[in-house]
Amino acid sequence: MLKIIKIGGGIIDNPQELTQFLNAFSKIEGPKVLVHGGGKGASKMLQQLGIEPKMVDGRRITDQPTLDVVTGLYAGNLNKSIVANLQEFGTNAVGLSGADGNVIKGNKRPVKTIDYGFVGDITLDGINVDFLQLLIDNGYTPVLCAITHDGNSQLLNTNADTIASTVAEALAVKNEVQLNFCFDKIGVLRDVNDDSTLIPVINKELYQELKAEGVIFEGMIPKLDNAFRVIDNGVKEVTLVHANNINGDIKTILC
Ligand SMILES: Nc1ncnc2c1ncn2[C@@H]1O[C@H](COP(=O)(O)OP(=O)(O)O)[C@@H](O)[C@H]1O
Ligand SMILES: CC(=O)N[C@@H](CCC(=O)OP(=O)(O)O)C(=O)O
Repeated sequence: MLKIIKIGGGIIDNPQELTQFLNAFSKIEGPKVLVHGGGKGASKMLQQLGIEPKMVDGRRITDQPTLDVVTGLYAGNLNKSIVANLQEFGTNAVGLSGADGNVIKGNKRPVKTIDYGFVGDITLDGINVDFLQLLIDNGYTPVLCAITHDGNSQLLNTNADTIASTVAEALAVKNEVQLNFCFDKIGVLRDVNDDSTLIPVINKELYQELKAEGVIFEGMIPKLDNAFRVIDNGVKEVTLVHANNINGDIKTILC
């Protein structure tokens, strides 16, 4: 089973939790791909630089100064620190933006009612499956960040949950794939502040109900939208789990 694991910005922003996660990740046997976000740290950094972060429907409005900052953070400091950490733990990781090896080509999101700026939308045909497969088959662990490119020198900021889902879907054509979203909660909760309300199994009908009730909100909506799409498209298993429990039983499984 090929595991695609996504780690979110809530954990990445906490160095201790990130190191603990990467240590556990490095112990996972078999082929694997890591996709990382970093949105929380990016918002903090933008604020420190006097640039007000703007999010609409879970996506960052990305003007040129914002693109410069997030590229430096996601494809630079974060990606390289994660790779160096994984090397320490014995995982031969290869850190990539979408431009490296043309691994993810996207398209700038068209302006409709909202101009998202340099935000990339991606589809299956933009994923360089052969290159990812080459790395995986030779024992390397790709570590993908949230920066893609359009093939015409333009870098684009792309939601990391979308990257994880689309890469999982693309690799599922030739592999048995499991997709794990690791974040700062133990799974999908009925009360976001109460771990005893974990929903162990969720289907589309329940998701729609909980979304309408406001039980599922903010970043969880695009995460689950992506997750339900891939389960319809060949990915064998999708789970949401706390980053400090990637090998444990406490989680939400999608069906
Ligand atoms: N029903 C829910 N159960 C768990 N988390 C939820 C729920 N609804 C909304 N959330 C929020 O979604 C967040 C995770 O999504 P997101 O912010 O995109 O995380 P990350 O970038 O770390 O992957 C949680 O930290 C939580 O605040
Ligand atoms: C276009 C867009 O929204 N890009 C995201 C990419 C990072 C991300 O997805 O980080 P998390 O997984 O930590 O949320 C952003 O800049 O916030």
